[in-house]
Amino acid sequence: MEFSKGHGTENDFVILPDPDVRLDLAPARVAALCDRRRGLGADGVLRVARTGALLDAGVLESLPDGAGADDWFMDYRNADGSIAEMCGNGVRVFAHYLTSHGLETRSDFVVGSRAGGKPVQVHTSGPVSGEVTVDMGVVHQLGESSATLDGRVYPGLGIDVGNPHLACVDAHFTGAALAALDLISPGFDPGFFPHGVNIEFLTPLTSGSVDMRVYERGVGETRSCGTGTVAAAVAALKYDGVDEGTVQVRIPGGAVQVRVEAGRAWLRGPSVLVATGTIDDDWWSALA
Ligand SMILES: N[C@@H](CCC[C@H](N)C(=O)O)C(=O)O
Repeated sequence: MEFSKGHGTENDFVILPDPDVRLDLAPARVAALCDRRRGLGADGVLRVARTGALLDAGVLESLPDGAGADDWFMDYRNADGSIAEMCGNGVRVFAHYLTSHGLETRSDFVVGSRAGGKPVQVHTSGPVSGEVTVDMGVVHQLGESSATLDGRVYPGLGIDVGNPHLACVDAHFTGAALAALDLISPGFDPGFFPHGVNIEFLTPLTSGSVDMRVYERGVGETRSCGTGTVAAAVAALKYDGVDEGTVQVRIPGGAVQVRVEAGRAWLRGPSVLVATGTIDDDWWSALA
């Protein structure tokens, strides 16, 4: 069973090409694969198949808005095996993988996700490094909520980028204060976020940039979260009293650019393909 490994600003993924949708991605299997001691290790899994093939196999129930049966679909799973609607870093890595492996010859195409079709523009696609912009679509502001961490309450803005986020801007944060945070299991209001939430902690905007850390639903702390950077950019702009602009979001794994305009967002950033290899069939089968 073939795999590739890649990351977008150090948010890392095992990529599983599965054109005929033969793989059973049971949560226990995904969790073992993503485990950094038992398996290959990753924040998530990206299954590569066409949308129509996933529909025929019963993995998807209906065509997502904005995606056709012939479009590639990023079937994303979190490291704990749960399914999430969308992954911004994942879409960049997915588009880079498709183009660098010759599965897609266009530089502008649509990647399907459970949050709808996401148009991508592949700026560069080498065997190792790529650069991709993702049209993340409409960003919905859900209102105010708060996170708790280490006995403190952090007010934040609920944001839906296809998946749920709580972006907490705090005037007391500097890059150094953020780096010193003990980011373990922040609390949130389950009434506000009944399906769980990804939580971002960030500085206010300074010269067009923010620093951010993230605790992801279904994973834990990651070194970057693409949808989280979009939520952070929207929250930082709102904190400054504006609703449009371009923000550089610095995360522990690097930096990305987010453009927010007319209620929509575009995410631009790097992708790195690290390895390809073979997963032992006996190991995989024994996990069922
Ligand atoms: N790392 C991703 C987001 C992955 C999904 C998230 N953990 C969730 O459960 O919603 C990104 O780059 O956006």
